[in-house]
Amino acid sequence: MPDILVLYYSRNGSVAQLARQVARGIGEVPGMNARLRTVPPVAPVTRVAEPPVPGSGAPYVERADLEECAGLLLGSPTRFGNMAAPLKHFLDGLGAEWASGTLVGKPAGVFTSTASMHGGQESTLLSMMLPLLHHGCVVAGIPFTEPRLSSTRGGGTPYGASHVAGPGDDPEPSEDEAVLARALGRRIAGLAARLG
Ligand SMILES: Cc1cc2nc3c(=O)[nH]c(=O)nc-3n(C[C@H](O)[C@H](O)[C@H](O)COP(=O)(O)O)c2cc1C
Repeated sequence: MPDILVLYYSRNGSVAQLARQVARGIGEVPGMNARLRTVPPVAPVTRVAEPPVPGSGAPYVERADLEECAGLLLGSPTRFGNMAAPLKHFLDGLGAEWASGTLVGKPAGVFTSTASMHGGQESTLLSMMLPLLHHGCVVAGIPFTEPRLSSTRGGGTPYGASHVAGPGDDPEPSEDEAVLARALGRRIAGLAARLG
């Protein structure tokens, strides 16, 4: 069964919750399966030994996940209007995959979470699209035929799925945010099924 890689970083759980909704959407496409993976944190001393397997949640991503996936989604918290360093650090190590065209032609989407409503969701989503374009992915967002895109009072953008966690950093997505995250997962999986 073809897998769609859902690769995310989350420190406080909001992006992890969105990843689960995206994965549900992927599972709604017949024959498609979500493969949830994360990246290790980075530290000022970057060669800190991390356990090979995270204590909880999704396993760390491996190169094979990129080769084997039929499509992928990247998720990150917004950090000063940009993706978080751990995801960027992982992406910066993909020179070999770029050179060999591992991701060329694979559909891809993005998702994020912010504390504030206008805290840079779109800029973060766009920042995650740039490396995907360099890798030759077919980048897709959420079309306005999804009615909640026009009615959401929180997250959810045409550039990708999102969540507004608020000042208390509530990780639980609203109904609109969850529905739109599932729609994005369905869309990327549906495109992968059609592109074969
Ligand atoms: C260093 C840092 C920078 C941040 N920058 C922003 C920002 O630019 N805009 C914003 O709304 N929230 C910002 N936040 C808040 C996070 O994006 C928000 O809490 C997010 O929901 C965390 O996702 P997570 O629970 O998956 O870790 C920042 C948080 C940190 C720690």
